[in-house]
Amino acid sequence: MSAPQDSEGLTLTVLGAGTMGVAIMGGVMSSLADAKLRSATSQTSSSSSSDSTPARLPAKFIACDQRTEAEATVRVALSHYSFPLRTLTNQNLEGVQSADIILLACKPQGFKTILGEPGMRDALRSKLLISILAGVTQPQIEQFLYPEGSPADACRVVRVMPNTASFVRESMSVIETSDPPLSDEQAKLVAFIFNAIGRTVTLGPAQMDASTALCGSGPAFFALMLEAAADGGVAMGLPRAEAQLMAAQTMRGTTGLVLNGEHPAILRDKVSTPGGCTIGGLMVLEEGTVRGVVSRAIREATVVASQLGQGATNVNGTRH
Ligand SMILES: NC(=O)C1=CN([C@@H]2O[C@H](COP(=O)(O)OP(=O)(O)OC[C@H]3O[C@@H](n4cnc5c(N)ncnc54)[C@H](OP(=O)(O)O)[C@@H]3O)[C@@H](O)[C@H]2O)C=CC1
Ligand SMILES: O=C(O)[C@@H]1CCC=N1
Repeated sequence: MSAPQDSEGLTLTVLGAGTMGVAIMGGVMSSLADAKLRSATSQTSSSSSSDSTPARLPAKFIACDQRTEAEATVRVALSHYSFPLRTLTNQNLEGVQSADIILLACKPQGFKTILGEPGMRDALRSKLLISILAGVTQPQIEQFLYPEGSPADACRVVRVMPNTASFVRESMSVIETSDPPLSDEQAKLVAFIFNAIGRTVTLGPAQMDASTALCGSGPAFFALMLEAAADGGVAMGLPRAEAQLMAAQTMRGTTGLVLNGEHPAILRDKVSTPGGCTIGGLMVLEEGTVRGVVSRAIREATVVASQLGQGATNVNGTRH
């Protein structure tokens, strides 16, 4: 990558400092702060770096947005971290010029406005541009930036689909395979950033819309189910705050078991004591076709995701 700002660390610029821009910066800062603390308290400070660690890590951050209010929001959200942070309003070009890595985090339909700013193509030269935009493909971005074909010093565009749990370093991020592959250092950086804020898998371009629905939208779907479960508890007399905590921790425990290798169907059977209350509740869920409805929501979101960034309007209009 060209244009490193200094030898100490890389500058990560976020274009669009909204929900996801802040969540990812917060997660990366939290992870870097932890690593710093571990290395300060460890006797063998170099033991944490490995072959998969990039030569240089993000160390400085720039948050760019078009709304003045975003500057305060970003500063408040990231106030407990001591990393150098600049906030810029309507100065995307300056943000990109000062960057080593750029995270594109505006709304899907906004990428042409930002990447079409005068001087942007120059500022991006040989840099790494990570796009988290739903429905916007890597070739779409490249063809917009380089309609006549990518020059030798083109930026490398990589698409990743993370989720809002980035902020608490529990994202599930899908990294799209790149063809041709990223350079070793670029691949390490992408993996480092998204492993720092949760788990990652790598999938091909054809899987990105379904990944958007399952991982990107997933927290909203699971939050709705969590809320409904808590409501049921409240209806039966549990205090609201405790019911919400109980639902959240129970969901977390379930995911812990599944991530530990338990198959969801086996887990379900294990909880269902014959003649007990669980099977009674499960039968109500089946009568309500919850399985069909939940999987349909993922299918619907996949179809909608595929239309974002394609210039379609009313993507959530009713379908038959
Ligand atoms: N929210 C989520 O959980 C997830 C979102 N995504 C993707 O991430 C991207 C961001 O989503 P999200 O964070 O929810 O969106 P937000 O609207 O919260 O954040 C986007 C920010 O970019 C700003 N912006 C718009 N145009 C410009 C511009 N020209 N220059 C600088 N800033 C600009 C927006 O301002 P304004 O409000 O004025 O438009 C807004 O503050 C989307 O493409 C989405 O598909 C991916 C995974 C999960
Ligand atoms: O709702 C959306 O379009 C974005 C993409 C995934 C999550 N939020």
